[in-house]
Amino acid sequence: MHILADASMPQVAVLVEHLQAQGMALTLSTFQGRQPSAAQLSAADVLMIRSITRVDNTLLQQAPKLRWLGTATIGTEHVDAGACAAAGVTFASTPGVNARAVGDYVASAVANFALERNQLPQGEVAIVGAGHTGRAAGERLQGLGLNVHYYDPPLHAQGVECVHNNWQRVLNSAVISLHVPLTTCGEFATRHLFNTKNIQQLVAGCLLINASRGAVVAEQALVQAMQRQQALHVVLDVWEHEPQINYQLLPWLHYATAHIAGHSLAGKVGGSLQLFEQWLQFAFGCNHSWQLPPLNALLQPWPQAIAPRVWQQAEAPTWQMLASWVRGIYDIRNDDKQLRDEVSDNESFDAFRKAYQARPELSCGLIQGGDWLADSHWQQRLSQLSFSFSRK
Ligand SMILES: NC(=O)C1=CN([C@@H]2O[C@H](COP(=O)(O)OP(=O)(O)OC[C@H]3O[C@@H](n4cnc5c(N)ncnc54)[C@H](O)[C@@H]3O)[C@@H](O)[C@H]2O)C=CC1
Ligand SMILES: O=C(O)C(=O)[C@H](O)COP(=O)(O)O
Repeated sequence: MHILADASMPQVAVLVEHLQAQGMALTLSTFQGRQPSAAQLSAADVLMIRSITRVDNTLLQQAPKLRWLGTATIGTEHVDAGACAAAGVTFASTPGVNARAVGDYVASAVANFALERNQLPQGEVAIVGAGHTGRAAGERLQGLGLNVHYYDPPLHAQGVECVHNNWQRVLNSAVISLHVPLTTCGEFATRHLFNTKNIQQLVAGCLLINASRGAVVAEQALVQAMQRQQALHVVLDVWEHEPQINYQLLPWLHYATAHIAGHSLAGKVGGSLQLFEQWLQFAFGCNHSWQLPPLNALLQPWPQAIAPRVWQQAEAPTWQMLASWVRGIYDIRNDDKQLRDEVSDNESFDAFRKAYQARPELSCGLIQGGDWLADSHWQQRLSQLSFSFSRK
């Protein structure tokens, strides 16, 4: 059995060695860049990719032995699932795997934005898309003390509670954070969900965050908002024409990053692990006896990314303290600065992402304090921020 994997998927070699040590006849090769070569594809029984590899009929025709394809991502629009099915290739993804990281990214964006102004956003937060990443973002923002609502018409149509389908309420919100898949057809298509018409209707001073897919927001509509000097603050992690970013927009954007919202260390290593778990089930059935190391063991080579960050706090914290704890673990401003300093073309965009830091998650935060920690209000707030806590 031969696995071909994206070279930037962490711990794949360790996972293969683990299975080889148990007696599995398994070989591994890796590919650099966006697309594997025809020679590499011709030998692959299994292909493991990330979001930058486009899988279509052309690629599948070069991979006659391929039976299983896995992407270590939540988004799947880079894979033509119909073409896979027609070619007899089983396709798997890793739902939710880096949702905590996306939640941390949004929390850091809002925490920094508020600290700059010494004021939390005044008004509601709209989370657009109430799935894995949307809920992770919403919980963290509630932890900061914000009033969050979830707009999700597909879930609303299924009768799910706690979501709504009131678009005007989204437009009236002080913060809007986007967490939808990129879809181009159907009743709930998300391509250009934010276009010239509705960007014009946003409330003055609105903070719009896109950490979903670039084309959910029409970049041209943002250029127009910039040109008419609309009172709008925009945070972009994703770009309509990646790996090309919009250099015209860049100076106007509040924070701009290189599609790294989901790139916590645990999110990336978890993606590799989840793919191996799914592939083993496909290849050997649900009751197979092959063992994989737990996620914690796979994270050990990066002690600085998993070490607890401890804060001592005698009295109940202010929102400024909560916000500074968030940015003490993950500070979006560093990623913003690096994009502006280091990314000047498509190649440097990809290179920056490939060499991205081993980023900790907010769950590394440990708050130690006094009686205030017995209060269920504070326990909930800290848990929403995914911090642990203990009374001293
Ligand atoms: N920037 C990054 O690094 C990352 C980006 N993503 C992107 O975020 C997307 C969302 O991820 P998850 O939350 O995990 O997906 P999910 O599948 O758990 O949730 C998506 C939600 O969006 C809702 N939705 C679909 N169409 C909608 C519409 N027109 N309006 C409002 N809601 C709509 C769905 O009903 C669903 O509840 C992924 O598809 C991926 O493209 C995901 C991870 C990392
Ligand atoms: O999971 C997703 O969906 C994402 O967007 C990933 O976090 C992006 O990571 P890469 O696969 O492009 O490294």
